[in-house]
Amino acid sequence: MRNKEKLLDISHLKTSFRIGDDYYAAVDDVSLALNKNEVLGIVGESGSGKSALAFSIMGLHTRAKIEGNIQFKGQDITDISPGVLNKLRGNDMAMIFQDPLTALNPLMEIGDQIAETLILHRPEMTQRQRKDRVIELLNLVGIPRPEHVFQQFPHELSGGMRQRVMISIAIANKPELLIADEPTTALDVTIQAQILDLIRELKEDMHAGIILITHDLGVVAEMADRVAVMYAGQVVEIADAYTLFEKPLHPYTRSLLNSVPTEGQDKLHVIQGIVPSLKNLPREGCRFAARIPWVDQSVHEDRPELHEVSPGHFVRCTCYKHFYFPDESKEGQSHGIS
Ligand SMILES: Nc1ncnc2c1ncn2[C@@H]1O[C@H](COP(=O)(O)OP(=O)(O)OP(=O)(O)O)[C@@H](O)[C@H]1O
Repeated sequence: MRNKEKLLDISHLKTSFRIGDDYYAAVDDVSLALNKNEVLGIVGESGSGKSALAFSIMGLHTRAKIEGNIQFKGQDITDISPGVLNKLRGNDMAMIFQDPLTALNPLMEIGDQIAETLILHRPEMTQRQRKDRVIELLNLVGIPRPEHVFQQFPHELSGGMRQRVMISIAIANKPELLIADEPTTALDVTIQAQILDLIRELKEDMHAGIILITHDLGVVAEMADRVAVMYAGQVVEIADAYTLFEKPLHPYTRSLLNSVPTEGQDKLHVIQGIVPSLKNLPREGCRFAARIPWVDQSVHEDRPELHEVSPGHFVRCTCYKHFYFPDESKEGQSHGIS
């Protein structure tokens, strides 16, 4: 890594949503850091808190309770005025959302939507300069005939083209931090690869720090320098990408990796069950314990901590030392993972 300068430093972040009379944490005591020129992959099943984490960083939760600290270039952004946050957002930090159709304004021409962020953050630009920059951005994200697309509406473009437009808005002001939340989920495989290439180029060109949220382990393997695995609102394992894929330790990480088909493997291990709903998340002990019931319950920590098992490789709970995949022929169908 060329530049190890810390861009983002999240410590003990807790994001809670109100359900009925109580607050429930969707992100629960998460501490993470991101350097410049680094891609941090965040993986986990649906409901594990990935988007809630991303929205917390961007300050996009309007009604959530946010506790803990998010330092962006040394400044705590959980505690700044909406005006200052608005200046940062779209300028120093930007986000690419999962679904460009809901993120784009259906009634506004593409060119005007991209120009909007320039008007907001680069008011000194003349109209001519803005138009030139929009065309330049459309070119940069590989949109053919940018002059024509400038005047089109979102519904006139394909999903891949809309995602490129979203990316051009996100990078318009050369953000130092880019959060991409499932940026390719809605796209077919060829377009996916093109969008990922584009994100990789952005890292190279702008030396941005990128948080890439996905449930696609293939995408993470291809893109990420480091990977954090989230389960039930917590980081359960974090390591550099090579270590995470070669020496996964947490039972959840191992189960996730085992559910990916590999050449020559005739049987997949599939994690049974789902991440419980927010209200029903286990808050005591190891949150993954219920999904590996064949492992002796006494091996879980009462208050699972992240342990640094090798430099930069952290695993939550000591149960990983005792985890094994049940042998289906001996253990039958009653086990959680087969
Ligand atoms: N605004 C909200 N109010 C109440 N609960 C919420 C809110 N936003 C998210 N949640 C809940 O918080 C938990 C984490 O949701 P989140 O969207 O962060 O998960 P995720 O890992 O990003 O999932 P996905 O991959 O499906 O986007 C879920 O149980 C979700 O239902």
